[in-house]
Amino acid sequence: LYFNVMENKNTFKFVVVGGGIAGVTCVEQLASQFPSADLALITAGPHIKAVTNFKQVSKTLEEFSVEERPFTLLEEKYSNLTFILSAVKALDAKSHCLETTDGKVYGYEKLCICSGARPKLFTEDNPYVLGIRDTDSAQDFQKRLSQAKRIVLIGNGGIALELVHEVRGCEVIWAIKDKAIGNTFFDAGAAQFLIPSLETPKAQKPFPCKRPRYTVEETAGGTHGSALGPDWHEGIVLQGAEQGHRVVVEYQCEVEKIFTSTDVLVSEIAPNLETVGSWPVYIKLNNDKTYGCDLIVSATGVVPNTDPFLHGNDFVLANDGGLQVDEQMRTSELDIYAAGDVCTACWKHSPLWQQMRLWTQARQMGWHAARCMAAHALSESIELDFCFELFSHITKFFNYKVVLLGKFNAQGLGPNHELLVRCTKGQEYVKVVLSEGRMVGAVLIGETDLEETFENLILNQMDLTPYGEDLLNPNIDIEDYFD
Ligand SMILES: Cc1cc2nc3c(=O)[nH]c(=O)nc-3n(C[C@H](O)[C@H](O)[C@H](O)COP(=O)(O)OP(=O)(O)OC[C@H]3O[C@@H](n4cnc5c(N)ncnc54)[C@H](O)[C@@H]3O)c2cc1C
Ligand SMILES: NC(=O)C1=CN([C@@H]2O[C@H](COP(=O)(O)OP(=O)(O)OC[C@H]3O[C@@H](n4cnc5c(N)ncnc54)[C@H](OP(=O)(O)O)[C@@H]3O)[C@@H](O)[C@H]2O)C=CC1
Repeated sequence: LYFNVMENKNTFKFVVVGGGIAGVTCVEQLASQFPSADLALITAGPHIKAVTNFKQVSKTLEEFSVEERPFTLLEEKYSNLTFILSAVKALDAKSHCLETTDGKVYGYEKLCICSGARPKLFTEDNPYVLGIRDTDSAQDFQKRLSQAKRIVLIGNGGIALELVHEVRGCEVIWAIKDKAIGNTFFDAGAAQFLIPSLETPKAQKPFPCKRPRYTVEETAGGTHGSALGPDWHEGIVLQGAEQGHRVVVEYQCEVEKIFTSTDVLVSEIAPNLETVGSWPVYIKLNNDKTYGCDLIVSATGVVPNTDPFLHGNDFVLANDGGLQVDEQMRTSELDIYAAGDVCTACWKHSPLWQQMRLWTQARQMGWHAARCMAAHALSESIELDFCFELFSHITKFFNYKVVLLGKFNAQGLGPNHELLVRCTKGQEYVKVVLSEGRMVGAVLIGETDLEETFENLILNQMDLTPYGEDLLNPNIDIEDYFD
């Protein structure tokens, strides 16, 4: 019914939904390309994410800082941009209209959905289980951690890797499904290299590494904040109720049941548990171990925020729940694009690229989506950007610089590959993935200075068979070798 009140709606040439990296990059690109067109950014929180100090480190590797800023800065910068502080609650793709939670209706000629994702908790509606996504949830975690003596961490990806390293003054029971830590980023060899760091206090790490900065100007409000990112924990003290740092890793297990000390079944579920009654919550793993703890962190991935857009429309969703997009960032609905964590890249990928829901990819997709929207508005066509040729990611785990290139974990290669590894304990771990003599991926941990050379070798697909294991010989200056 609301969408019939067409005459009362504001119509914009371009509307972007979401004030995270993808949405802000997209709307800024559109605003500068069409300085006299009417544009709107609709977002649920008063703060937006701005990319600053952007640096192209090599052909595909990029570094930048991210600042959380009030939206007014964007409005001041672009006079053609209207900022709408509200959440979208419905979309009618046929009539090209959106409705926000404050009951207003906006029309668009072209729309880009950049509504991000939210934590995919392994169990819903349990007050002791929390996920970390935005400034609010990080602060909630910090507050509850300050009273905690023991937490249980579920999940083996980026957030879990960061938390086991950052949390102090609280025992961490880290329960993972896999044989080795960090399965989304590393193989077992790299995990072995990093394991000693689990017990090393942060301050004693030998190689402090530089990393993109993330700053928060002031507390963000709203219930759907943007995702945190690089160094989100720098400004937050992740300190438990006690001193010291202890991590216990429970390998190859999953959660079987969660119960509180008042549950009548406690003694049946965990008959040998000595501490029944002294913890607010208990977690039973399928390796027959039960731990009492103060809270449980579910760092078990994300689920794209698509709900408000689906009802009554014909979006095709990918298996991971993301809006399917083609190489022009178009969804299956006419004039609707999507970018960042909310979308799933469903074009035929370059053999050396894969999607991961990361800050860098959110920026690249937001930028590419804007260029596609602009080109289509002018009836032009555009090619897939070069950044989608090769997967590349710079980050930091356990205070080591980590660079991931191409098929860094031999993803999708089957048995048809070979690995070369060089490892110096406490200093560096270098792994190269070769397929038919060509380099197709690499993991570089530590200050290896190999990223640019390896990126070139991956991009030019040179036959490296003649070099054999010399490729990682520390006595050969590989940079000069391939210069
Ligand atoms: C703790 C943590 C650490 C991370 N660390 C890293 C890292 O080190 N490196 C890295 O590359 N990536 C990291 N990531 C991932 C990275 O932050 C995300 O991939 C990226 O920020 C996604 O950007 P986005 O713009 O797609 O979504 P988001 O940043 O989630 O932004 C979504 C926006 O949409 C708005 N929104 C949502 N629903 C609606 C609605 N219905 N109506 C209106 N607006 C809406 C939200 O308010 C928000 O502004 C981390 C993520 C987390 C949670
Ligand atoms: N430095 C960086 O680059 C960082 C990046 N991020 C990004 O932020 C986002 C959120 O991070 P995060 O939540 O860690 O997500 P990730 O996708 O990185 O990792 C999720 C982990 O949880 C596991 N998992 C999924 N479901 C269950 C379950 N039911 N029980 C037990 N384990 C489960 C997954 O295993 P499996 O893979 O087998 O399903 C995987 O190990 C990701 O996109 C991540 O890439 C976050 C922090 C740092």
